[in-house]
Amino acid sequence: MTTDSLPGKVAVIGAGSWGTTFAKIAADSGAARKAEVQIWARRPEAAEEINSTRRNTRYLKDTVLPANLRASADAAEVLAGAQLVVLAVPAQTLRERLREFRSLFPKDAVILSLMKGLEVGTDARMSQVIAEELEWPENRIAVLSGPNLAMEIAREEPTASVVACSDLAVAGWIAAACTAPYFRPYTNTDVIGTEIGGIVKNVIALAVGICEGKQMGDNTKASVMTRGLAETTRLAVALGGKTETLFGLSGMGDLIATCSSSLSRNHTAGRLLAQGLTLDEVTETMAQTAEGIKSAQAVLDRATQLGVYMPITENVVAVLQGAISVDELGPRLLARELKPEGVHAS
Ligand SMILES: NC(=O)C1=CN([C@@H]2O[C@H](COP(=O)(O)OP(=O)(O)OC[C@H]3O[C@@H](n4cnc5c(N)ncnc54)[C@H](O)[C@@H]3O)[C@@H](O)[C@H]2O)C=CC1
Ligand SMILES: O=C(CO)COP(=O)(O)O
Repeated sequence: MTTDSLPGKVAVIGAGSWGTTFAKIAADSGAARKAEVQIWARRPEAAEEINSTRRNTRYLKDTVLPANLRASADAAEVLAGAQLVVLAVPAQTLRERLREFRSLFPKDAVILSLMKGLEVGTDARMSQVIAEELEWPENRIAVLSGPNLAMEIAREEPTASVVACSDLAVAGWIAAACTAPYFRPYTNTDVIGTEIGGIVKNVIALAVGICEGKQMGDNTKASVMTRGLAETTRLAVALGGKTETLFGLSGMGDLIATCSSSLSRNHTAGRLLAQGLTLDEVTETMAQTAEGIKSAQAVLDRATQLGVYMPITENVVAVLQGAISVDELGPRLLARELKPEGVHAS
């Protein structure tokens, strides 16, 4: 696989904020070589709006989409002939979508996951769900992750990201197919570390959002983020990921962006919980995917199986389950026994 033959057709499954924004990146990137990008929208009205107005107003109010980006609610049409298939649906819905579309995937396509969730019940990463459901070879499944708030990228604010694949040449091929003047993808081969960084930062962003909602200051938030990165790294390494990945764009980079931004849905969910909304009210108010809410329990289950200590995650889960109040989160974390700082100290 070389960058001499980049994909002539890219299919994007999921027309939410990130699916649509990534489709714009791929279309901008491929415009000069006349590449076509097609996006699958669950709602036919959304596809119709994209095709007739070049906008997806529900998710990206002010963005005009490129002319070489088309949409359809017909997955067969979107997937036909695609060399790169990009998946951007909520993590807990991925398996059912793959089962539905399985026979439509072009057999030699490369699959790229944009999703940052862990499947409830199996604790599987999205790349594992794809490999299982489609019986796809590992070296043709990649993930993209990093400090990538969709809204900022849709406005073409300069951003970096990481494409991870066990085959570095495949990661490089994808990176070349989605590089744009405002988007710079790096590559690595650590799929596990890259995915875990993106998954767990959502849980840490819930905790930071709670701190923010309780009017706590920057010291508190920086302390949660830093120790959050430590527990994320412990889990990633226990699963086979690399420490250095967690100190890169898909670990520290994404953690900083998500925990600092009011654009983040996970951060927003934490703030709303701190303001006294119930979990159901938070979900209803936001009407967008905050993966940390569902993934937190799966992260904790996986950590428990592996004997990895994740105190922030454990307490966020307790808040989400209603076992403790948002006011108890801080005191419970601070009352623990004192210990050396190291990332791998449990
Ligand atoms: N929005 C962002 O800034 C970023 C999001 N991500 C990740 O991308 C993934 C997708 O998130 P977003 O696009 O932001 O979510 P979103 O909430 O903006 O959109 C989700 C999309 O999935 C569709 N959908 C909902 N239920 C579905 C189902 N059962 N089957 C198929 N489609 C369904 C919705 O209609 C919508 O088009 C998540 O894992 C998220 O963590 C990653 C990086 C940035
Ligand atoms: O993953 C993201 C930024 O990199 C988006 O975060 P939220 O899902 O919290 O909005």
